[in-house]
Amino acid sequence: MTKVAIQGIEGSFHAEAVSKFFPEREIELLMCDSFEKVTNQVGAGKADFGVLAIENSIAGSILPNYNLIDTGDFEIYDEVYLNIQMYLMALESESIIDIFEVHSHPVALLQCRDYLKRFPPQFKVIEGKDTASEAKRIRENNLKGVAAIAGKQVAEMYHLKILDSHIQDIKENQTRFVLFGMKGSNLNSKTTNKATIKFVLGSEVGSLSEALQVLADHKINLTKIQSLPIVGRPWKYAFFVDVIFKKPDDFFDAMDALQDKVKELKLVGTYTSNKENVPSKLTNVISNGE
Ligand SMILES: O=C(O)C(=O)C[C@]1(C(=O)O)C=C[C@@H](O)C=C1
Repeated sequence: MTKVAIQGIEGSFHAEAVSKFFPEREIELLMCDSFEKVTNQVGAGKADFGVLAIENSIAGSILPNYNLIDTGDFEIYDEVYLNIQMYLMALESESIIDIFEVHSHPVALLQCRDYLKRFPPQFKVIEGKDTASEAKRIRENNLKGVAAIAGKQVAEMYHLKILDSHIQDIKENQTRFVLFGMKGSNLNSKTTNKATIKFVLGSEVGSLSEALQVLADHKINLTKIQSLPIVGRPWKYAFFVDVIFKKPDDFFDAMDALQDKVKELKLVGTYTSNKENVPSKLTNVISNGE
């Protein structure tokens, strides 16, 4: 059975992302209590794949996860975007005026900052594990006066009552997740039209604009550029760039040309852009490859 490491338990958004990546496949979830443990499981060969949230449209980039993928020297195989709607939930006996404490994943709490400001100052907001674990704990320990912020599926799964709905700051809320594994999997499907690359520049004037010009010259469209501090080299940065393209050849030509313009260049992964949020087609590729 395919083993996939995630941060969180059943019902968490990471678990939902796994079912989008593998809609028809039986999966063993390796449930970890930190993002770092997810990459450790994959690095040690205990999991075939890992799934990490990389960016949320309200809370922004989850920078430590960029770092984990980079330092583990993993390859990104695929992406999915989940529509994230947050709910406040508690034991059946509770109503919203009974709540004095709310728990959730830190990134989930960030998405509900405006909502949480409405509660009185003595109201406690506590960063916990993933959304689903926090909710499960309320049920298992019969915690009165305590609520969790999580997805609707969590309330159903752990029999909690929804006290408030769609509580994230902005209704339109999405998280982008990536599926990653060891390098050299050869899992690329024919529909490849997106890539993540990393480069480090020299300190010459215009080095970033020259690198970007190479991409433009090869008809490569940037969808995201993220700079990340290089640990151990204060005030030096690496750039993580997501690009989309029509023809994979254009992209690989651009990579060749870029090699001469930058100090370090790494291909983190090529995959299929999945903004439409459809179940991944990668499952077929894996099945055929086995
Ligand atoms: O706690 C969860 O359910 C998660 O999957 C974590 C996580 C995250 O890390 O961003 C996933 C998606 C949402 O954006 C909020 C939290």
